[in-house]
Amino acid sequence: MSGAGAAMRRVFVDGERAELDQPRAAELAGLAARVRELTEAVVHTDVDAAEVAAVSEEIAALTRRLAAARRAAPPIAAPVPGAPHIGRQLANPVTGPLNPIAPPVEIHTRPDRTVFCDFTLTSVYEGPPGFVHGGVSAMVLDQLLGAAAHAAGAPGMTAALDLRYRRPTPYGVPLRGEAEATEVVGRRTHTAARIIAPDGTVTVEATAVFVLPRGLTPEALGNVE
Ligand SMILES: CCCCCCCC(=O)SCCNC(=O)CCNC(=O)[C@H](O)C(C)(C)COP(=O)(O)OP(=O)(O)OC[C@H]1O[C@@H](n2cnc3c(N)ncnc32)[C@H](O)[C@@H]1OP(=O)(O)O
Repeated sequence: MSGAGAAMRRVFVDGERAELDQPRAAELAGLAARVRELTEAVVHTDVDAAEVAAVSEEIAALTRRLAAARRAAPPIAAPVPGAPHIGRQLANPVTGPLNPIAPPVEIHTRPDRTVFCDFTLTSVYEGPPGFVHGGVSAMVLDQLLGAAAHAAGAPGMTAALDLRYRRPTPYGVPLRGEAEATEVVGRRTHTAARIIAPDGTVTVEATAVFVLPRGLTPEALGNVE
């Protein structure tokens, strides 16, 4: 089995990672939300130098308090029967409520196995002035495309990701992401996705190929009927 396949098995099947119950996950999600606010404040602050130095000291002290009990690796959520393990990664950088760098994006699956998300990116994700960084759009789309592969019953790791940036993606407004699997061939799943601005303009289109790591079954990734 590949390194990635073995690692997924250790985490999702063998229970190597700490599992958080819902109340604990909610506590830590609240902490991450405060840190997102802090990140926004840091990016936009115009307080004077003495205040910057004082706040830096306080933040360093807070970091030391949190690091006083440190896990070796990010924890995951307890398994939910019938749900994909991918959703258990509470520190995922796109969807993870525990990860302050995640917007976070919440992905939903429709009965027809297509997926979508409604999300707003703040100016923290700015690339070209006034618009979202292309790498951030790629990150969101990669996750959404991966969720589409899962939803189709044919999950895997991103083997190829192709992006077409049609129009700049605005931040600070509600965006819609949509994705679906288009073809499943053996361990390979072909997928397509797009980001849509509030006026209906498709700003980014993406296609991706997901490959199930050798030696893993879709069931081992915990998803599908
Ligand atoms: C399950 C939760 C994952 C969701 C996470 C969100 C998305 C991610 O961030 S994943 C992280 C980024 N991706 C990676 O790190 C992947 C790194 N790559 C790898 O580990 C391997 O190349 C891996 C697992 C994708 C494929 O390895 P391996 O199983 O040895 O491939 P291999 O046997 O050569 O090929 C299998 C099939 O895939 C196809 N394939 C492999 N790579 C590609 C590619 N880049 N493009 C198109 N097809 C490909 C092959 O042609 C072959 O097809 P067929 O069976 O029809 O001949």
